[in-house]
Amino acid sequence: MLVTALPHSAVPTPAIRLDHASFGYAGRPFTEGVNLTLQPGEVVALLGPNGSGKSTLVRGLLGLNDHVGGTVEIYGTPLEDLQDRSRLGYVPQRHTLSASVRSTVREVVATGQLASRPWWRRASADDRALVEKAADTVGLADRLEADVATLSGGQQRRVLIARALASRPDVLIMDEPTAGVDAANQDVLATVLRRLAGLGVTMLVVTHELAALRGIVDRIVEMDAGQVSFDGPPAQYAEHRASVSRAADAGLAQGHSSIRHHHGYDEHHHDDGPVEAPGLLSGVGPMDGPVEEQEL
Ligand SMILES: Nc1ncnc2c1ncn2[C@@H]1O[C@H](COP(=O)(O)OP(=O)(O)OP(=O)(O)O)[C@@H](O)[C@H]1O
Repeated sequence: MLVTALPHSAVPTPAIRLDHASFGYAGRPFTEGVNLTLQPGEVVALLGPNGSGKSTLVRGLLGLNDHVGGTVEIYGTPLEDLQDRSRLGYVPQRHTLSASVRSTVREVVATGQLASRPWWRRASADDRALVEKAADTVGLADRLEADVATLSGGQQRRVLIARALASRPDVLIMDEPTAGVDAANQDVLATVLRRLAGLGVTMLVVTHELAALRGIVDRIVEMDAGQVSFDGPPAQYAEHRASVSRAADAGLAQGHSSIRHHHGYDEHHHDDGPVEAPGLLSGVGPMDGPVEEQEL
């Protein structure tokens, strides 16, 4: 029987594909040999101890530090050939908007479109509608004319997510979107991320607060000392952490405390968040607190 090959278009082009990719600073790699593929619509959490290279990786994807080696493709286009960087929406780490910036939510969200619009072109009706839609998606439709300085930290994070959405990105990259906000506002942010996931938005989310994203992420990628140390479904991550802990305990019992130190698990903390523990995926976390839906 003649077996008809699937048409080429039936194989989805990955949203992000890294093949032995290295990123670093001043031409020297810090994250090395990273293999990572995000399919369209996937939500991937990027975890790892402080200094393990998470920000170096995502900022490298955005062209904000050096791509030192290997292949990096965004929807099949090599990073270096990417004409339109606004295809990657970015919500930077620990950013709240300065009180000295006297701008409305509408104005800040609209700045997300500047990179993809020629400087001489004014915002079209479509552009303006997209700003309103982005604000609505993050639950701030009724705050469009509010001064951003009057908003809470969690609301300001949502303004920055809306700003990233306003350029119709193919992929949303977020660096610790829930860090430094209280549990109730983490829940509101998680609701926003869940909504985006439901809309099919591809997301790469750097986080120390996996519990806040429970049920949202499809896959977990863990970095350790500049390399990927785990890549798999959330259900397998707890077992991975448990085995790392067992190895560390065995090392300690033999007087090799360096094993635990090497894995960095005991330093796997963050100023703003809870320590991640092996049982975390099923354990008590910020998601167990009340959800302030009314803030949306
Ligand atoms: N601009 C820079 N120039 C040189 N080295 C840098 C620069 N930014 C970060 N690094 C170094 O890169 C390494 C990885 O840092 P990175 O910020 O990627 O870690 P991280 O996993 O995101 O940590 P955290 O969870 O604390 O944000 C660190 O040793 C850091 O000092």
